[in-house]
Amino acid sequence: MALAAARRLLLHAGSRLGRREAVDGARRFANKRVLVETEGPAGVAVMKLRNPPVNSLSLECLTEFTISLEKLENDKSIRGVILTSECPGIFSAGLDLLEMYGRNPAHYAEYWKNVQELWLRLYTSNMILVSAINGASPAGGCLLALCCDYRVMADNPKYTIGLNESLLGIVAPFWFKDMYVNTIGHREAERALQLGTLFPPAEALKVGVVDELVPEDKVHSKARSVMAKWLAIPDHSRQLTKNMMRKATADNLIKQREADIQNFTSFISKDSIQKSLHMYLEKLKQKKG
Ligand SMILES: CCCCCC/C=C/CC(=O)SCCNC(=O)CCNC(=O)[C@H](O)C(C)(C)COP(=O)(O)OP(=O)(O)OC[C@H]1O[C@@H](n2cnc3c(N)ncnc32)[C@H](O)[C@@H]1OP(=O)(O)O
Repeated sequence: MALAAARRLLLHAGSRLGRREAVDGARRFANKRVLVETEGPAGVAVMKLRNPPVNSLSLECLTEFTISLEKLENDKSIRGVILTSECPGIFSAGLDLLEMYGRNPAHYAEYWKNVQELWLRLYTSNMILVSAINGASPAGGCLLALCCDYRVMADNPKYTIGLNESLLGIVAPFWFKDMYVNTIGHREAERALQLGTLFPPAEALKVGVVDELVPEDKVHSKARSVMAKWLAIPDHSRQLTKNMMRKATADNLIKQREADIQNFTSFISKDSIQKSLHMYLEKLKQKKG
């Protein structure tokens, strides 16, 4: 209930801000954790995650992200979105572990519903989505990138990308897996999911997790030039083709959303899984020394 009210408020506040800043030509609207800048005639929006320190996808961040996407989908002048991060060195650390640890089942269910919602909206978007991956991108961060039509990644060996859930003692849900298989093929996905592989850029390119590597300072300009190429295709044929390619995967979740929520809630509530998450969080803390 509270979240629905927050959503209405955000939509309203966002549109007021959007109108005010349109006066300058380039329009922008911002929530606390997501900044969207649109650049007039080209019909392209740049969406920047800014939930420091690591752009973890907290419930608030997911909600703001979903609302921003919804607004862009409803704006018929926008044909493409470049998804990137404002946090230095991090694209997104993925789902917020603190939303999945030490909470109650109702919270887990609410959180997962919102994860599903963002995924469905991103994966089935009619807009052209290009990710400019300018930092580390584990698990849910990789998921965001995989939803895009094209992935440009900074060629910095410090950055890794992949679905590493098994390293946390958790299991990637079937729809994460389906999208991985669609992107890198069954054999590679099978191996990478079991090992929880976080690919450095060169390997990510080789296996097909990303489409292109560029020097860090060129990620944004490359994403723009890729976008220009995709914009040259008529929307209706591109959209129908995208829908044809993705519908079965999306429908697979749509037809069992409620069961998936229940499955997540009971899995994540288990003592053994909570213990694994606790240990992983401790490891992250200790890393700092
Ligand atoms: C059917 C059941 C299905 C269950 C499926 C559930 C699916 C889950 C998918 C996920 O996305 S799980 C999340 C996986 N994410 C990770 O494993 C990333 C963990 N983080 C890192 O590896 C590193 O933080 C980083 C992203 C590489 C950045 O490293 P850096 O050295 O720059 O920062 P840190 O010092 O490590 O972190 C700063 C601060 O942020 C906290 N933090 C990091 N990641 C998360 C996260 N995902 N959620 C919440 N908090 C996170 C970290 O603990 C530090 O906190 P502190 O309080 O400052 O110590």
